[in-house]
Amino acid sequence: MCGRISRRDAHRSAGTAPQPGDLRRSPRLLGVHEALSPGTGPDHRPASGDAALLVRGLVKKFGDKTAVDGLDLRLPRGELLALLGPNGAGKTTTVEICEGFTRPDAGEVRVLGLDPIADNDALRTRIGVMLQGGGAYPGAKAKEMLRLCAAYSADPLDPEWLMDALGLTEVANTGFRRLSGGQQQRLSLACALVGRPELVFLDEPTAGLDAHARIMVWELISRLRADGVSILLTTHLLDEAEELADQIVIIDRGRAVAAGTPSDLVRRDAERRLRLSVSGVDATELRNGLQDALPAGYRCTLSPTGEHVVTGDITPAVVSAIAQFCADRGILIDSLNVASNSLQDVFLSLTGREVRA
Ligand SMILES: Nc1ncnc2c1ncn2[C@@H]1O[C@H](COP(=O)(O)OP(=O)(O)OP(=O)(O)O)[C@@H](O)[C@H]1O
Repeated sequence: MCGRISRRDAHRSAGTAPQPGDLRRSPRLLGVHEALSPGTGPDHRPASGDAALLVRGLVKKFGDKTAVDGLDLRLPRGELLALLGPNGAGKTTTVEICEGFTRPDAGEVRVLGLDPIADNDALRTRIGVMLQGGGAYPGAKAKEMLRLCAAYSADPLDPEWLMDALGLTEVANTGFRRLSGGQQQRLSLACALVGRPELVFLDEPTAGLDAHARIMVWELISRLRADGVSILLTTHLLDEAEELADQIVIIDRGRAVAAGTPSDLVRRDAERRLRLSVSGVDATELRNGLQDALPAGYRCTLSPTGEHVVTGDITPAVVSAIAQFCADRGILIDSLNVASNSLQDVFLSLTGREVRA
């Protein structure tokens, strides 16, 4: 990933304020800082050490349901914080409060040092929000919609460059409602970014995208991140969080259950796991049999996907004993694999639930 560069440095090295349109003549991954750095507009960055987003003791209730239950978050300037959580964990509610769309019941939220509701006017041009359903312009053509969004900014990105970066050039003249779900999703992302925001809220930005489109979006998010834009992202994709995030907060039932860098989270539980897949046997019976046969200190559990997962000190002797146990009972092993903890394992052990597939 490219090193950080300040706006001032980027301008000085270019000799003049860079023009996003120049990027159309540049290799795809070069000139990123210049393309995404704001031009000559006022620099709103507070003193170093200030967070782009601070959330303290956030609570939001819907009737009897507590959607967010005392959540604390801190997003340092220029970093990407990923909120990971199972369905209904409170991710979208948290993001909507930070965007100023929903009023919290308790707690404090500071977005670029301001209150997202009271200071909404001041924040509008400084933050990027992905609106669903085309926002205010559902009837407009894709390029018109992006130009309308760009018109709110004193120094927008070149809409044509952005459409190209997100693979939307071919549908520039197509109405929003006629775009595919994935194209609408990418256009919403383009609208959130075209004003060169300092802080972007991305609520599941790649949900429903195919692999190719997802990579395009990841690439653009990495460019933003490298340019010093602060990003709060929610996702149910563990690989997305692992790939993009500086910090991950895992939330469940409205509370943070773990936080750290992707590697910190995986290191929380350094033990190895053996995963065993078999077919044509009673899974619970096999689990109980393996548990009885394993020495003290080992645990055999059934994962939600039907795998047998053995935790403990996984030595060659243990692997061999498990294979022999199956062979003695005429059980054919479909797959047997030993690996260190993954983010998926951490997520499962903390929330007891799979993230949405
Ligand atoms: N307007 C609302 N009225 C009532 N309940 C709501 C409302 N919005 C959210 N909830 C409830 O609050 C809880 C948190 O919802 P939220 O959408 O924030 O979760 P999420 O983590 O974004 O879930 P998902 O990954 O499924 O989008 C859920 O139980 C949801 O049903």
